[in-house]
Amino acid sequence: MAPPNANVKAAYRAMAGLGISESQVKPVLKKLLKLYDKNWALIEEENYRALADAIFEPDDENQVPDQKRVPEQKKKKKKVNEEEMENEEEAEMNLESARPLKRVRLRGQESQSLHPTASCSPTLATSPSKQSDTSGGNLRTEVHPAPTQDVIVGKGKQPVSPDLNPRRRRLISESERASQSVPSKDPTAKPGLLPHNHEMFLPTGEPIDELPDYNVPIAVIPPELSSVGGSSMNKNAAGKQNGHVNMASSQCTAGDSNERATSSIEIASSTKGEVKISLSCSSAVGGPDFHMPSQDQILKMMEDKCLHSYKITDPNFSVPKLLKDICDCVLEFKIYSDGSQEGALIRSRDDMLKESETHGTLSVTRNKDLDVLSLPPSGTIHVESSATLPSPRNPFSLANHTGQVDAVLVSRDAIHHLSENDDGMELEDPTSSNSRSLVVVPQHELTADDIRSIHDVNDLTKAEESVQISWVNEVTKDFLPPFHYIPQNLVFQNASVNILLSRIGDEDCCSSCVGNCVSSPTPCACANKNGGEFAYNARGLLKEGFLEGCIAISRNPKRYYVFCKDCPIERSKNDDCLEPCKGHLKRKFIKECWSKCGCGKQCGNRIVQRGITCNLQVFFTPEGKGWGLRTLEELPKGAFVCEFVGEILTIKELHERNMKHAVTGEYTYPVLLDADWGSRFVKDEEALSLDAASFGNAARFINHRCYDSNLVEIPVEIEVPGHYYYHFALFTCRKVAAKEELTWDYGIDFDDHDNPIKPFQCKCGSKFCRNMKRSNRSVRSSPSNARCSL
Ligand SMILES: C[S@@+](CC[C@H](N)C(=O)[O-])C[C@H]1O[C@@H](n2cnc3c(N)ncnc32)[C@H](O)[C@@H]1O
Repeated sequence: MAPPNANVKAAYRAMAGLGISESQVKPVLKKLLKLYDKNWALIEEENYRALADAIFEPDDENQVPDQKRVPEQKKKKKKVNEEEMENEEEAEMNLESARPLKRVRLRGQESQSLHPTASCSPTLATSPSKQSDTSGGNLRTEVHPAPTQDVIVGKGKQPVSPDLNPRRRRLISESERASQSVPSKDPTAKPGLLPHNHEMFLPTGEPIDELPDYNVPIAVIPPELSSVGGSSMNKNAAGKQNGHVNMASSQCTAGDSNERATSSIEIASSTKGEVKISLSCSSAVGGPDFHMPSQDQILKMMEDKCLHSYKITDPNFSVPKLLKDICDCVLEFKIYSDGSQEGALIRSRDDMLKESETHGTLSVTRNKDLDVLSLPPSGTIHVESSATLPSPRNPFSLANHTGQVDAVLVSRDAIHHLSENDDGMELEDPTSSNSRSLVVVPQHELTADDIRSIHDVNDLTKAEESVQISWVNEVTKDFLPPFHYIPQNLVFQNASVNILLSRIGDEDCCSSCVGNCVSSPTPCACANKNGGEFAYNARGLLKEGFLEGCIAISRNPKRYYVFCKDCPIERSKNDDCLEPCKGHLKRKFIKECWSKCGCGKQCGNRIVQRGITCNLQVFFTPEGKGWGLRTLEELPKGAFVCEFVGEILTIKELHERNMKHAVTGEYTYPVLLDADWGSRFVKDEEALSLDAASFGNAARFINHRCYDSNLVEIPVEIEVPGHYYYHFALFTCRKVAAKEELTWDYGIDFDDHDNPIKPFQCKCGSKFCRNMKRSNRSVRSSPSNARCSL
């Protein structure tokens, strides 16, 4: 008889690890070889799972998985003399198989593929693992993060090639396993080793081929056994090693001390967002008659337990969902816990320099696979150049071994705003005269909030608008300052903006309209609120007369001022002596149709509510005004460009912010929603402003131009009647050429010395500039509370 070959020996070794003797293995192995046409790959797969399954299955019919799928004909063909067979099998076992690979369908995979599309949704496979008493079966439940190609649903045969799904499995070697070990409170555990049933049984010497993040040993936090009821679980056990792998380990004890059955839970995750949950039950649970339950049985039982014993009432509850939630929690913990984010914000200085040489611009570009701007579940943020990733040999490259870079370069200004903690490593770049303006910020120094406020060069809106808005700096190497892009106003705190259908009266909506109100011959209720006709023409542009009226108000403010008896601005100052109102510009409103109207969404009287539709770009102005907004296409006169969006603050809240900023020197971007003040008493909670400093849209970049700006602001009533809250919309005053900067007259009074926010030195370039002429002018008698109090 030929000595066993290497495959057979390896199979014996693997089974010996499970406490199974060669004599037990041999007959089963023979049968498997026959069944699988001597395809060793199938036998060795999943750490000899098929073999182990077959040994533990007492029923001969079920002894080998997939047996039922072997064609009967094939079985008959193989009916040969028993004796002959023995010898043949013996020989077969010692031959190397070079047959094409066939994929074993694993038990428990036939019936379900759990959440096949969710990125961290678990798939669950059960297999028996080693028992000290081999008659029993030890449940091991492994949760794999969405390796959908790996789960065979339907046809049983598939080629198995590591190339097809390189991240299919995580394989660890013996030495790695040892290095993962921690002292255990399990009395049966050997010092320095995981309790036996914690081990992932994986063949020695198999390549560690898939997950670079697992290359560092997995840290296991020894569980603390603080009992809660019949079970205990160490909830906060989470750690990291080399920052790449977090592992929490929990140990549950069930039953009384005599029958102490330790079960363990291990949760491992990588910075790539892969979470592996391993559950093990000790041998004490299973008696000699213990049979491995099916996956469905386990899930069903657990669900019943949760629904009945734990009183979970969520109708959508399921165990797979629970497991997925665990994965999500792990990732959330990794993302938000301090110091656990060792992933990277990626940006190569060299890339930026290359780009700036080639295009004269600097940019941070979204990795299309992993969105920079919304935190990917992995907790690793990728900010990549549109060029290829930097070469690791490059002295300025920040790339790590995975080809990713572990820091982001941002302007020093940005860092100041991000964290007020400017201890990023500064890069010396001999080719740049501007190197001092850039710093490298390791990802862990930025909060999730900071990261969200870093902007994609192609679309700073984070796809919140129906158009993309790019940004570019052809002047300096500064990045866009950090802020949160919001497409619509958001209430900060105290502002009372009640969007209630019940508040919209019949006179405030055209409920009997159908289709497009603008093309209707008779004016509807909304048109009546607009003075009898719509502000828009059939092309969606402002009608000439209406627009000219609005421009006139902006350009000749003195004629349109109204004064409140009890001005909210003066009230907010909390001075002993209330000063008189300095006046507010009474503006013409546009009334748009809205949800309570009968017309359709395509009604021509719904323009501002549709959001930005023109092609805009944020750019760095060469005149020293900082960033500005320009159009990339020609815009006709009377076109809606964008709304000024920000946090809705009460005037009191704004005043508090202004006072704070006056001390810190930070600037804010507030506008007052005072277009209807003066005609009525305005309550504190209804005296509103918009601040776009931290939360805003593209309009926060529109610079001021005295008098002859190309945009005009117009208040628009949409969902809130009453004019205390409205949309601050900007329309073109004239035709605007492509690439022309968009500007509006902030109405700022450069002589207002009472305002805590000092006015900037105007560089608008207009021949009507109010700031330039200051020395030649007598002090203006116009109101000092500018519409945009910058
Ligand atoms: C609404 S922001 C406009 C965007 C701003 N340039 C930026 O870089 O973020 C208003 C600020 O821009 C600057 N600014 C706007 N118009 C300006 C002008 N005509 N001259 C100089 N600075 C101007 C001022 O610093 C002002 O406080």
